[in-house]
Amino acid sequence: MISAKSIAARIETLCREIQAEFGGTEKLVVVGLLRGSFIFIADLVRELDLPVEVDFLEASSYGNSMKSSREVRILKDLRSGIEGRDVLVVEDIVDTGHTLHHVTALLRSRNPVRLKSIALLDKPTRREVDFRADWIGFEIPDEFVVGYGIDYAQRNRNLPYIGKVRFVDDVTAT
Ligand SMILES: O=P(O)(O)OC[C@H]1O[C@H](OP(=O)(O)OP(=O)(O)O)[C@H](O)[C@@H]1O
Ligand code: HPA
Repeated sequence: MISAKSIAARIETLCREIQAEFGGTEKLVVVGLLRGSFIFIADLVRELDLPVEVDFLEASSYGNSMKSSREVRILKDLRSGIEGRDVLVVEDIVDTGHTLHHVTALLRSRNPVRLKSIALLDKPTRREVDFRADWIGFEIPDEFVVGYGIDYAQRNRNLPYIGKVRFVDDVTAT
């Protein structure tokens, strides 16, 4: 669905926009939501010409299913406090919106100065709660996707591109 080359080009553009927003900040805390964002955050921070601190928070709501449980579980919290800091939350995909809605509300309650979010992919037609990331890489249709960090039942995270799942039983992606 989206090639590795298109992703890299889009990340360059997004980073210029993020730099314009956060230029001058002393040290931006870039928070990756595990596990799906691990490849996106790695490419993003290497392209960002800003002083950054990298931290991770693990949230899960899908388990091994294709359906959101709508219950976001925090499996691992941040190491550092974010009070008084500028924070960028990095997510792989916004689907129903439950995960980022829940996580950004939690982080906002810790009183950061600025809290922004970026998602590589957005499926706006699937939204169940009102949430929009500040930056989005690509809007995609209602297809279950894998690759570039995103899994189905813990498979296919290591594909260098975004593919859609063709068969549920035989998890292959195009
Ligand atoms: O907008 P939503 O409907 O909440 O869906 C988006 C979330 O679902 C996936 O996480 P998952 O729970 O599968 O965990 P993972 O990141 O470890 O794969 C994905 O990585 C997002 O975090
Ligand atoms: O399309 C998807 N693929 C994998 N995980 C997901 N979590 C929400 N949407 C998706």
